[in-house]
Amino acid sequence: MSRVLTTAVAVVPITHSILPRCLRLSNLPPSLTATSHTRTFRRRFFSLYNFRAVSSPVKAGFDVFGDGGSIVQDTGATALVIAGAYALVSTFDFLSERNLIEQNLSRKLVHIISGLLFMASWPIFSASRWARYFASVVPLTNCLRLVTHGLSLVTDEGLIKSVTREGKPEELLRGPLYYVLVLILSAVLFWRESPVGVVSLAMMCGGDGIADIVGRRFGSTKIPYNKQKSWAGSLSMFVFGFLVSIGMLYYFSALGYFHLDWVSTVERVAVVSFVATMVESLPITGTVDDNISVPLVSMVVASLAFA
Ligand SMILES: Nc1ccn([C@@H]2O[C@H](COP(=O)(O)OP(=O)(O)OP(=O)(O)O)[C@@H](O)[C@H]2O)c(=O)n1
Ligand SMILES: C/C(=C\CO)CCC[C@H](C)CCC[C@H](C)CCCC(C)C
Repeated sequence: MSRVLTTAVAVVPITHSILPRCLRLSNLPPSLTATSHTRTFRRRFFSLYNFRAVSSPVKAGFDVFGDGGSIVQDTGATALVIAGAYALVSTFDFLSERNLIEQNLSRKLVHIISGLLFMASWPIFSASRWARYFASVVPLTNCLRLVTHGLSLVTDEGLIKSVTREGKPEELLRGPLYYVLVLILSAVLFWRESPVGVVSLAMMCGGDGIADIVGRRFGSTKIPYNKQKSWAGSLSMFVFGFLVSIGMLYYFSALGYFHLDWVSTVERVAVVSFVATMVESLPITGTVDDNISVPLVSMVVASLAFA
């Protein structure tokens, strides 16, 4: 059984036992899990960047879990990505504070960029079965930040201005909070060994984010069943969500995390993108936030499509 599959199967029982059978990585077809050649590729990739494919506790930076991981690497990666998140939000705060970028565009660019960069950072974490939990500390930290600021326990005008629509603290407790909770769910449930989480986040971050930007600017022709949404917005969500999904799948595939048959993958991603776009176009935003409906529907459809 490949090392990835071994790790996945050994992943913390709480994750493995609550997953429905079709979602469990150990049930993914062999074509979707790393094989020996990809382990070699990954070892070469990480040796290129001086990330060691570890073999012993002393060299591993304290392989405390005994699974080839490195608590030093995972702790460092977590700190680095947390710093990156803070820098990203501060950058857009700087731009929106000085009216160099309008507030809603700032919010949507943070929506698009932060989740995709978070996902792109996953390979810098170790091979440990606990790495996904270290990575999840990043959105969890931001979750706590959003809650404390959303409840006005702490005030940070920069955060509020860069990620809210109208500058009200309580807005942080809706879209942005759901967003970071989905990042945690995807990292813990799917991590970098399954295309399901990758496609779901690509649709939430890339697809849903671009729909707002394009729809507000070019969405004059509204959708018959939802006058708040437009054909331009939905079409851009389908196309950009599809492209970002394929791009992120290629990224993880090239790093050896999974092996995809690209003809069927393009078809499957197109189906996920279409269904997610249809759901996003429905007049349900008042009931279910897009940051919940889009990723959850994508997870279900992608699990069926890739299973
Ligand atoms: N398919 C879509 C999606 C969005 N829009 C445009 O973008 C605006 C905001 O879209 P929405 O998805 O409602 O974004 P918000 O809910 O405001 O933002 P968030 O998802 O971050 O909460 C809509 O009023 C509309 O003008 C569009 O034209 N077509
Ligand atoms: C405005 C948002 C959603 C509303 O639709 C996005 C809110 C984003 C959070 C405030 C910050 C999230 C940061 C990520 C968890 C980590 C990004 C790390 C990367 C290296 C920048």
